[in-house]
Amino acid sequence: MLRSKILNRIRLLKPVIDRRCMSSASKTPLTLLEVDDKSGIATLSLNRPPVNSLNIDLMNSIIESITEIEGNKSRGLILTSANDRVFCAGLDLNELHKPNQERLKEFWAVFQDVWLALHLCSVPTAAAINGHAPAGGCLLATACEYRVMLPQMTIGLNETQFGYMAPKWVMLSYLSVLPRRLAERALTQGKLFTTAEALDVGLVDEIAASKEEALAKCSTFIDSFSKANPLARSLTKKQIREPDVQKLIADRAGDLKECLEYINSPLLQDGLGAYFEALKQKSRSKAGKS
Ligand SMILES: CCCCC/C=C\C/C=C\C=C\CC(=O)SCCNC(=O)CCNC(=O)[C@H](O)C(C)(C)COP(=O)(O)OP(=O)(O)OC[C@H]1O[C@@H](n2cnc3c(N)ncnc32)[C@H](O)[C@@H]1OP(=O)(O)O
Repeated sequence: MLRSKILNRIRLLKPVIDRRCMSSASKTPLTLLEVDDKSGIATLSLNRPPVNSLNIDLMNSIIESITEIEGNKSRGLILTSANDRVFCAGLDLNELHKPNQERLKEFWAVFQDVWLALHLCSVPTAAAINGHAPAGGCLLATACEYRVMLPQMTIGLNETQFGYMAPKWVMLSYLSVLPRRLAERALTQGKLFTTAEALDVGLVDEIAASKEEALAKCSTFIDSFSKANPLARSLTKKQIREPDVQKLIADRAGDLKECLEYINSPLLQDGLGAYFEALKQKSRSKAGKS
């Protein structure tokens, strides 16, 4: 009974995700998908310069790639970045700052979809975190089952640093990896963990000296399921993740409404504007343009 319920729910989910995927074709490859013909493991690289910030097109491209990977019977999915400094800079602040309301609704719905697609992905998933992973970038990493990170990077849900509060389902993704008291402290502080700190608290599982080593460690994790029946493994993962997922699926409209109110509030728009300007200023001074 529960198995068919879960499968039906996944089928219900899929049409929403598939329909979204068809709606936007990006001109440049925002994601690069390679399947190793020996191991059968798919590597999905985020490829949206300069920092893989998540806009509608990139998130749709990620969803499309996950749907393809699940359909082509890949043995596993490794999520990484084509950029050697940044894994993913989180949501594209251009989508949140002074947003077009219709676009913001679509943006938020796709943000919900990309988390659901990755969090419920039927094949084993691992993140080779070869760059900084703040906010939404951290969410993509925690949606995966295993995380390997390179040194001297940062990862964390830093929303409170720019006046936002992470949505409930984003917090749940953190709580699925960190003990509650630590997650609460890190969320309220908007803490960005260094690689060493992230390993220490269990936010990441291993450290690798290079992207190649990180990919190899992720492949070893995926190989650890070689003796498990793929369907039984997938259903077990989905059953364990079901309660968190249900909290979003049961009230996607409510989450969207709350987010729109929150993002559009003057206080938050001012905070975000100042934060974004500081980022741009930092970038200009780095490039000697100030
Ligand atoms: C009850 C309430 C429930 C509802 C909740 C409502 C709302 C929740 C809202 C939000 C949830 C948010 C999640 C997010 O993901 S918001 C995004 C948060 N991201 C960050 O804070 C990261 C910011 N970026 C950085 O820290 C650095 O850029 C980074 C470490 C990633 C890389 O540093 P580096 O030095 O390599 O590069 P920079 O020079 O800083 O940047 C280069 C270039 O890229 C631009 N940029 C950086 N990050 C973003 C971004 N997230 N979006 C858009 N653009 C970004 C930066 O401005 C530079 O551009 P330019 O000036 O060169 O044009």
